[in-house]
Amino acid sequence: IPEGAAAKVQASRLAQGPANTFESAESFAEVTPSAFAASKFDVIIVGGGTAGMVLANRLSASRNPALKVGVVDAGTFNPNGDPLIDVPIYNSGSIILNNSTTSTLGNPAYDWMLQSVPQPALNGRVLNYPRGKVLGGSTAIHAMVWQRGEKEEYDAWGNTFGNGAGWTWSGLLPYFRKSETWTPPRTGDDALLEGTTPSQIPPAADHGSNGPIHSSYNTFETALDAASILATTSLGHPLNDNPDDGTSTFMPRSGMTRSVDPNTGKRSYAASAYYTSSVQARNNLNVVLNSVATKIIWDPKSKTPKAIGVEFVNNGQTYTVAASKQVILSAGSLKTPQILELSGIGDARRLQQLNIPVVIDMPQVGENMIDHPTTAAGYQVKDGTFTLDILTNNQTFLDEQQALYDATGTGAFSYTAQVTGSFPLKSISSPAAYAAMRSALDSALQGTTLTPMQQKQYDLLKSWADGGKIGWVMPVMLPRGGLTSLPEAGKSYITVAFYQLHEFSRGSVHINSADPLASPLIDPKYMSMQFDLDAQTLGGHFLRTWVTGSPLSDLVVGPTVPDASVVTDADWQNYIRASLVTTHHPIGTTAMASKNLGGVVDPRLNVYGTKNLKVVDAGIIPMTVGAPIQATVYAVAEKAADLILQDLS
Ligand SMILES: Cc1cc2nc3c(=O)[nH]c(=O)nc-3n(C[C@H](O)[C@H](O)[C@H](O)COP(=O)(O)OP(=O)(O)OC[C@H]3O[C@@H](n4cnc5c(N)ncnc54)[C@H](O)[C@@H]3O)c2cc1C
Repeated sequence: IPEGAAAKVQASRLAQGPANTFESAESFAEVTPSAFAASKFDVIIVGGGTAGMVLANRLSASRNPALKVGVVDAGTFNPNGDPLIDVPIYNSGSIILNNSTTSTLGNPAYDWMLQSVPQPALNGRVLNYPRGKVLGGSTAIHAMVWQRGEKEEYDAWGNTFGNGAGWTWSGLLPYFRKSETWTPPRTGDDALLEGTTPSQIPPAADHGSNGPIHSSYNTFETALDAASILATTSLGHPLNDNPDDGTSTFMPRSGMTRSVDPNTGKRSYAASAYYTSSVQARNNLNVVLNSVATKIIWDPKSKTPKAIGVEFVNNGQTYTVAASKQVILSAGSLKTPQILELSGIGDARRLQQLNIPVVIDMPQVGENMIDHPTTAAGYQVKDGTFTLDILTNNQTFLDEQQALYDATGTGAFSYTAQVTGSFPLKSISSPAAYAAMRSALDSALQGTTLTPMQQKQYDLLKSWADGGKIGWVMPVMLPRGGLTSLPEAGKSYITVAFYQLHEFSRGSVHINSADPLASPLIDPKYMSMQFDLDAQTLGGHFLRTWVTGSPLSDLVVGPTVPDASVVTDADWQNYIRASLVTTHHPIGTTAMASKNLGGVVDPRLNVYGTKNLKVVDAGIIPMTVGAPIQATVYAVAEKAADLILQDLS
């Protein structure tokens, strides 16, 4: 067990004993689908995920106007907590529980188990697309990295896509703060980078102090954490003392923030944070579980489409529930377009082919899908290097760590990936390589017909790439093996991966069947633009360089997968085509943008052409940000709650 900081924190937590994430489990009473359907709600929220639970909390808290709120979610909820959700190691750092019965990913009790269509640029491979199918949505199964993007990326939402000043960095900042309670990182001898001074950690004023989600820092380190951060400095890159002030590039000196409650060591997520026992006890809020919303019910008397309720299926039985004021879709960027299309809002030709009555012909529904694709590389490190592989190699250590976590919420079981930060393309490429890929991009775009939205997006992307300031490639270090190859017993590994933050490829998600229980066709169109493959290739080269940085280089033995024969651009491109996966951050499929650019929702989140239908989830993000997106989705939902309350009052 490492000495120093982590051990001290562990000792003090041990003295305090663990706190419970949930205030009390006693007030949660599950509503039956028939009782839910018989209720009279002002507002129905479809999807009790990240955005949905923020809305459920804030709207039901309001007394002006006082609202009765109903939430329909397809998943389950255990108010007593669930180790697979709560304990961080079972997710991002886990190797011990890396199979379908002991992990949330790939487990139908937690995961929608969606898949992409075959990807032509990835050798025809079908990719897994996990999404949370449980109250709290994807925040119940995700990797807990908590980060904001760059100021310019949010400013584009307001200024370039016609959404106004409220949807810029400064318009969103109060809502980033509102969602979080931030605990600062350690300083001095206890810090991740020993000797970090108080002036080198983020000022508390940049963060929230009273919000539902706990954001904090790891207190447990392996031998690879600080070494991997320092390796980037030995290669000439700066460190970032405050990655959440609108300048998010390069490795954070204190490690990346994560959504973990430092008082308990448990995941802090949309259900545990926004649906506490006191919220569960509100008699104006009902959540119906295990219920798949299948379509919106429209008022037959209204000329402008007006939502008066939602149809849902529970245990094979169909119900309808009425909403007198507002229906909000928060089913996520891959499922909200499906519900819109099933309800008659989408491309008229597609809907007619499936015999779905057209309510609004809106071909842009489900288009503009943008994601963050990932490539990973594994290396063996010297025997005896302290990595998380010890949890599989040493039963005594595993048992000790389990006991420590049970007693204090600290130790290896509280670990989440903390070495990650974004790098501008120009910072990892030679001027000649960058110039070549940029001119190839210009040639490829010549004569291509772009939608008005794409034109704006591509102009921005080119200027951001050329400017050399906006992060494009996000390396991440996992101090263990098992991600690219089967680890050998007794050996230790490092996995270095990266995801691309700004693709030019544009994908889509659409229904292919009128059956509401069928999965939609998800087509990220990964690497369909050569520039994306070129940028991904630069990322691959960066991984190779990263492990040569001191002091990490002293620990690394050599590559496992891809092996040492992968060297040239062509080698990397073959490897990328064979191994690329999603980082699980799809956005943009119901974009918030002006109508003439092809937006689906307006700046108040209303679906264009409808009276009282809103979308609030990751799908409304018009162009992605250079960070994992949960903090952004929480901020969007917090802002949306204010807008909805204004609209309804
Ligand atoms: C494996 C994984 C790892 C990730 N890692 C990170 C990370 O480390 N950091 C980060 O910032 N982001 C991460 N993300 C991304 C982030 O979690 C999501 O982008 C974000 O939570 C999406 O929020 P949402 O509200 O749009 O959708 P969700 O949170 O997915 O919520 C959608 C909800 O709608 C429900 N639903 C869907 N369809 C229906 C229907 N028809 N009827 C009823 N209910 C329905 C679902 O059950 C779910 O509860 C990760 C995501 C995944 C899946």
